[in-house]
Parts: sequence; C-alpha cells; structure tokens
Amino acid sequence: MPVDQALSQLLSSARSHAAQPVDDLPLEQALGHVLAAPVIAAHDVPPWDNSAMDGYALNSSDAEQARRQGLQVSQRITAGMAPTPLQPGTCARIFTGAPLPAGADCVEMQENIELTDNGLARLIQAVQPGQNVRPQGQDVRSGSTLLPAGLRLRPQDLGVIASVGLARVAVRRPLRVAVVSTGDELVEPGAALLPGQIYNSNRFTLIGALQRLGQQIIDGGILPDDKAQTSARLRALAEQADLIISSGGVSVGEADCLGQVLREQGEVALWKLAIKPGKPFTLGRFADTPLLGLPGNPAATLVTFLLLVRPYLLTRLGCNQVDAVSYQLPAEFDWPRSGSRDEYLRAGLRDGRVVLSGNQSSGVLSSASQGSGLVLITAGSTVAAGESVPFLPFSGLLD
Ligand SMILES: Nc1nc2c(c(=O)[nH]1)N[C@H]1C(S)=C(S)[C@@H](COP(=O)(O)OP(=O)(O)OC[C@H]3O[C@@H](n4cnc5c(N)ncnc54)[C@H](O)[C@@H]3O)O[C@H]1N2
Ligand code: MOO
Repeated sequence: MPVDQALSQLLSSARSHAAQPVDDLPLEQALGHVLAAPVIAAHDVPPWDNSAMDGYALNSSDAEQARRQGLQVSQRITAGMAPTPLQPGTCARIFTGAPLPAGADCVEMQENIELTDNGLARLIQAVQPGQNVRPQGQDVRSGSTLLPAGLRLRPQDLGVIASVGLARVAVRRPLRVAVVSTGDELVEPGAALLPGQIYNSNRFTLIGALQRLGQQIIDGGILPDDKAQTSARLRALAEQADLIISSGGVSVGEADCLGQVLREQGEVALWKLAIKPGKPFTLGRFADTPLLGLPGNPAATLVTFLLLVRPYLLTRLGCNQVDAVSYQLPAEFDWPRSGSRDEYLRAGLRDGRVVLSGNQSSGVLSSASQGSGLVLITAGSTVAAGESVPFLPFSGLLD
C-alpha cells in the first residue's frame, strides 16, 4: 500500500477515537501539550498606550514651542506608575513601557532632546503624532482568538497566554503508551551478551521519541518469541494503555509471533506498506486497544515512528498540524536505482546540500545518529547530484 494511502487510513483510525479528556494545567506544565479549546483574550495587550523609548512625552501640537524654547517637564513616569493627565504646554519625562499620560500623543527619545539651563526640554527635530507610542491593543485585542484549539504549545505560545493574564490552560491529556520490544535475541544494555544475543536498542529510540512528544509511557519490557506469553502480556498492557507500540515480530518469519497473535486473536487493519525501511509496519488492535507494530530493524523502527506513529499520536490528541516539515534542497549524491517503495535515507546537510550519512541498511542505526534528518526518494524515481530532494530534519520530526 502506498504510504499516503496508509497514512490517511492511519489518521482516520486515530480520529475515530473519542477525544482525550481535558486537563486544566498551570502554564508552567503546559509546554508541548495540545490546546483543547481556543484561547480568547480577555484583555488588550498592551492594556494602555505606552512609551517605546526612554525620553519625553508631549502633545505634537506643542512641538513648535518645544523646538523654539523647550517645554517644562511637569511629571516623571516610570514603568509601573499611573500617570496624571499632561498639563497643556508641558512634557513628561517618560521611560520605556511607562503609560503615556492623557493629553500626550508622542514620545521623543532622550538622545534627541536638549535640556536647557533652566530645565526645559527642547526638541532637536520634528516629531509626528504617534511617534514612539505603542498603542493599546497593538499586540492583542480583547475578545480576539489568540490561539486555536489543536495547537501544540511552544514557549512563545505560553508567553502569549500569560500576556493576557491566564494562569491555566485547557489541554488534551497525553496518551498512555505501552512500549514493547519483541525477540528472544534481545537483552537490555548493562547485561553481558551471550552467543546469539543483541542489545535492545529500539526500546530507547521509542521511549525517547515518546518523551519528546510528552506522552505517558508504560514500559512493557521485552516479549519472548512465544505466542502464549505474547498474548498474555499484550492483554495486560491493553488494559492500562491507550495505545501499544511494539517493535519487531511483524514480518513473515515463523518466530514473528506478534503479527501472528494479532491476526489470530486481535485484528490487523493495515500491513505491508511501500516504505523503506519499514515495510511490515502494522496497524492492529488487541483486546480493544490499538497497536502500532513497528518493524524490528532499528532504522525501520525509527523511520516508521517518525513518519507514521508521530502523526497518528498527534491526531489522537486533536493536534491541527501533524505533517512532517520538509525542505526542497539540492542533493549532493546520486541515487541511480529506483525502487518500488518510498525510501527514506538517513542524511545530513553540508553547505546547504543534502549528503547521505552512511550505511543505509535498515539494520544500521548509527547513520541516523550521524545525520540530521531524512531524505525522501519517491518510489519509481532516481536522483542525480544537483537535483532538489525533500529533506526532513529530525528537529521537525522529533518535536
Ligand atoms: N522473507 C522475508 N523476510 C523479511 C521480510 C520480508 O518481506 N520477507 N521483510 C524484511 C523487512 S523489510 C524487515 S523491516 C524485517 C522486519 O521484521 P520484524 O518486524 O519481524 O522484526 P524482527 O524479525 O523481529 O527483527 C528484525 C531485525 O531487527 C532486530 N531487532 C528487533 N528488535 C530489536 C530491538 N528492540 N533492538 C535492536 N534490534 C532489534 C532483530 O534482531 C532483527 O535483526 O523483516 C525482514 N525480513
Ligand atoms: O522495511 Mo525493512 O526495514 O526494508 O528492512
């Protein structure tokens, strides 16, 4: 199945779930969460006209007098003060962020003011009404929609919410995601390797990626290649989790138990995609809990997480932006063999050009660490150096 078609099936499956419950979180804890409702401003920002400069506030109709002889300085206004109305024919000493007094309509910065011996402030050059004034509501208008539902909160969004005085925000509760690795060959790092064994690397890739997305992780450990144990463990995890993510055991081998257990005791809705690495990616269901089965090869686990699991998860959270960011950049490599699957190669950037970052076998993970993103070679196409190719930075895929 072409990746686009699989992705749209995956996303419609994600949308078929009931919306996640809403949590009312303090702003300090809301980073990375998805807004459950639009944020509406109850205040203007700034709340009143204020000065953009350290200088002198005056009424522009007094500018002529201010240039010829200077104006008396009738009050001093610092940020945090409430000014009194400006006496006509005078000016006010004012500082950046301080409220403009009623009657003033412009500010001249202090560098352009000359103080006379008798303490008058004289303008060196002409001023315009509105000059150096930040008008009330310039940033945010009361009653306007500041941020839409479905936005995943970034630091600047938290700042904007705080600017209208809100201390809490309604967000979607993260999913409880169970992570399981499968395979008799796996042992956890720290233990000694016996013949035939390898270290479990996918568990760390997956848990790290889920932590980046702010999900709640249930560590399901390692499942042996045994159908009864696989079934029992999946059943236990299904009870606690909103989603199970597995790695390995979804290809066609006799020891690929997880796929067999799903087919016999659960359900498989999607299997075998035209993506490389990652062909045996599986969307299934076990004991009423959705299961995303990622192929065990470490690069396939990474690529299918980034391109398929991430948008699925974000869609379940009601996120309005789930597409992978990609930039068209010139390739500094040739890829003369076209394939029947969309191929995602591990790559980096050198002087604005895309370079491959090492061995592209789906069993090789270190080339992903050496690179800074993925480059897409669409099924059926080839690439000659100099042609532009879509580059997907890890920074966009992992946040
Ligand atoms: N006859 C066929 N064989 C295979 C096919 C096929 O179409 N026909 N597809 C190949 C492709 S493509 C992939 S991808 C793999 C995926 O297989 P599984 O998802 O069943 O994964 P496993 O067989 O369990 O493992 C594959 C590989 O990855 C290693 N692995 C597994 N889990 C981990 C882990 N947690 N940490 C590190 N490494 C892991 C495992 O030892 C294997 O080397 O199937 C191909 N075969
Ligand atoms: O899909 Mo597999 O990852 O090509 O090796």
